[in-house]
Amino acid sequence: MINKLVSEIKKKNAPIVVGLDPMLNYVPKHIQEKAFAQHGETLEGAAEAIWQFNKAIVDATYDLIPAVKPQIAMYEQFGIPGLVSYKKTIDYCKEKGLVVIGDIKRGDIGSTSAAYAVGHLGKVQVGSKSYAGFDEDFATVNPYLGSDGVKPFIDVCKEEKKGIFVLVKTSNPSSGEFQDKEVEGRPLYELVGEMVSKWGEDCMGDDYSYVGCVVGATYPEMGKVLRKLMPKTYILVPGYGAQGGTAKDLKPYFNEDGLGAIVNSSRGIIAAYKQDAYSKFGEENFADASREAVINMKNDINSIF
Ligand SMILES: O=c1ccn([C@@H]2O[C@H](COP(=O)(O)O)[C@@H](O)[C@H]2O)c(=O)[nH]1
Repeated sequence: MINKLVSEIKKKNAPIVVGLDPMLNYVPKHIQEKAFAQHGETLEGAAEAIWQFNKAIVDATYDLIPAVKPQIAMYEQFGIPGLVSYKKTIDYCKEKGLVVIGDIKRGDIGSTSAAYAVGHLGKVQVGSKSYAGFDEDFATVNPYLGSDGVKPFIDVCKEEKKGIFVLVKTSNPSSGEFQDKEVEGRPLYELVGEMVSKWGEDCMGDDYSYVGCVVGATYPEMGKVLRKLMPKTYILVPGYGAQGGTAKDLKPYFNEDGLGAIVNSSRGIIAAYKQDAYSKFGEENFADASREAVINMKNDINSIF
């Protein structure tokens, strides 16, 4: 799957990923009203509304982008109906040829991680049959429990030819509370980066490992250090746009070949119609606003090369 991700990035000339993080208040009134007319103001109604919202955005942007990153929390808040919309979104994006990065941030003791890995990336055995549960192409993994919490994901990736992005340095303001602490004279995120690089050594695609990492766009100096430390590791870069990360900060996240990183924007794309810059589209044409926001993001990121 890392080879598909890289080849789609090259084909579309777009090292970007659209984050499908649908809050109900981003969903235009006309979509909410239709969903509530069918299902009432219920969890089912909300889940239908976010699914229709996602579908319209995917239809308007899929030809421009290599990948999407649905954030599972946004679906889980609507309980089981929300998770059904998460799954519908994954399946639809795959039908459209997109690589799907499930932002699930899982990681636990080994046996529990194994179940997460099977549920999201692998297949679960039921008697003589096996079933893919959510079936994302990549998942994000929290490495805080150490190797035995991460290895089950890698094992499933090997079997299924999928991939993971392991949190190394996150984009949020307080990420330094733990991640920047010095351990043996070096910041913890560097040690985690080295581990990720090591885990990825025997997980190589053509040019990059399918064990990738997450480094926030909001910490460019650290991105530069980590890029050098882990040259074969693909970096998923959240924090562009709504969190303040800018294109000019992002060059050091890429290798000389212009590859090695993929930049996420969620609110900046899916809620573009709410921004002044895209107000000409109006709420009815929210998906066209998202398309223009994708084009602008792509040009912005490509301007650094
Ligand atoms: O370090 C991290 C890891 C993950 N995220 C996730 O990415 C998106 C960002 O959304 P924006 O609207 O573009 O800010 C969201 O799903 C986060 O959970 C992150 O921001 N930082």
